[in-house]
Amino acid sequence: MTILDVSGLDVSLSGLRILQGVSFAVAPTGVTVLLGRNGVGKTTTLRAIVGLVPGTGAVTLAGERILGRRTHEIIRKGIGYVPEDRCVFGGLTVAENLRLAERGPADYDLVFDLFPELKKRSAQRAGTLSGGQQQMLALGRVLLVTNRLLLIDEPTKGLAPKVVTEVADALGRVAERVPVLLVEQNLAVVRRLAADAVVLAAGKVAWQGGARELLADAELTKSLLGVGSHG
Ligand SMILES: Nc1ncnc2c1ncn2[C@@H]1O[C@H](COP(=O)(O)OP(=O)(O)OP(=O)(O)O)[C@@H](O)[C@H]1O
Repeated sequence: MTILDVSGLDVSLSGLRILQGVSFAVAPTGVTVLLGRNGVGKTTTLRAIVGLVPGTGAVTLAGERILGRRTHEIIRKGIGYVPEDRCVFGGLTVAENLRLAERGPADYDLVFDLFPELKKRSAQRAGTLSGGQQQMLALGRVLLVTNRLLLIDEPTKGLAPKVVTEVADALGRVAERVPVLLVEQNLAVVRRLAADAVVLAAGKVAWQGGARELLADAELTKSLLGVGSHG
């Protein structure tokens, strides 16, 4: 059983074929990681799933076709998207950022239980939060409402090592509740969180299987990602 199926996904941008028949599935629990060198199309894959860039092929959420629908419709079907730049409203407070994310009943207890810092900093302007705190806010926003799947793009990018650990802890707890398709370059975080891995290369799926299996094979990891799995 899967929660998301991507089949033969093609995306062209500015006349370039960025995704070339990408096919993979996301398990209904835990973390599936989407890996690949810079520029292979990881972000584009997430953006196509939520309809922010046009694509052809098929994408289904719990069996229902979503490709070709408008972004707000796709989001309402239960996909929470946390883009790479986090997109918090810097001029608004933490509480206001959360309120904007409300869509039906909002589970503030869950969000403040996972991220007590957000409660403490409710009145603080989001633009003055640290990078890690902004990431917690971006995660808090998608957890406020019931989602069937989260798409999270490079949540640890640019964060200090200690904060990377905090965000990874938070993601681990998040993934106990809702399946996650995660783009993540930090292999220590991948090793810790991901059960399944999908590796893109030049707009195609180059490898898929167990994340542990991939990371245990230093040569394979190096050939696919250009980095050592222990580095
Ligand atoms: N709007 C666009 N117009 C033209 N090319 C684009 C556009 N958006 C992305 N691209 C190109 O598509 C390719 C894939 O980009 P994408 O951001 O999906 O890669 P990525 O795997 O997420 O990379 P990174 O790990 O560096 O974030 C890149 O070559 C990028 O330059």
